[in-house]
Amino acid sequence: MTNAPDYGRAFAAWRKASETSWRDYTRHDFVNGLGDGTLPRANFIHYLIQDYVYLIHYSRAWALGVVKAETLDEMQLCSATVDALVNGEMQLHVQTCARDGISEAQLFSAAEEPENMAYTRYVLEAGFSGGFLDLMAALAPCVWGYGEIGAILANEGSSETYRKWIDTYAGDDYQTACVNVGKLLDQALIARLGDDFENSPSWPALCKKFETATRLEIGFWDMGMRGA
Ligand SMILES: Cc1ncc(C[n+]2csc(CCO)c2C)c(N)n1
Repeated sequence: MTNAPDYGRAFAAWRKASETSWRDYTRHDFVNGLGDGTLPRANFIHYLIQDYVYLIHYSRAWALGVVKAETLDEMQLCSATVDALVNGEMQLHVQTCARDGISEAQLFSAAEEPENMAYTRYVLEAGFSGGFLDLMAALAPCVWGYGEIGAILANEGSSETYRKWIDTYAGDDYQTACVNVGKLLDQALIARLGDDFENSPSWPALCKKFETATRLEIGFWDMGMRGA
């Protein structure tokens, strides 16, 4: 059993507040199938195509973070994340899918599955109708969950089949990004809710957004298991 990673106070508190959902997300059958190589390639490709569409809207939500930010540090993290997603992570999906004969045009025009749509539109809505913290609580399970999953699979994974995917998230660059998001969110919470932010009246609503986004991650894996 791998211990929880150390991504800061907000991560530890939100993770604990949604413990069962968090475990179902990070220990999902789809994740286990990546680790032991039993996930069928067709399911992986279906997931990657959907994930390309997911990343488009997820990037828009980080761009909304630039709008909702209240400090330059916050604007820098959000704008750097948009850049990393649009010019980095999405290209990785394009390359992997190209090896299976799927073009970028096909990716861009893929029909969006309901589970996918529900997740990103929920995150965007959390940002539109709320403040920076509401948006961040909905964005965070994606960032930290894949960090924890990468660490779990690097420790416990038994197959080389999906090694490149695992290494992306288990690697130092991505783990450092998770820590940096954690530091900024701790700062953002302290600045707005005070040092004792876990006891602020605003805290339960933030926990709820974090858990809802976590449940939507589970739905995304369920979609991946179901296949095209
Ligand atoms: C459904 C879904 N959830 C999470 C991720 C992981 N992810 C998306 S963007 C990004 C970088 C965050 O700053 C990471 C790790 C994914 N690809 N698809």
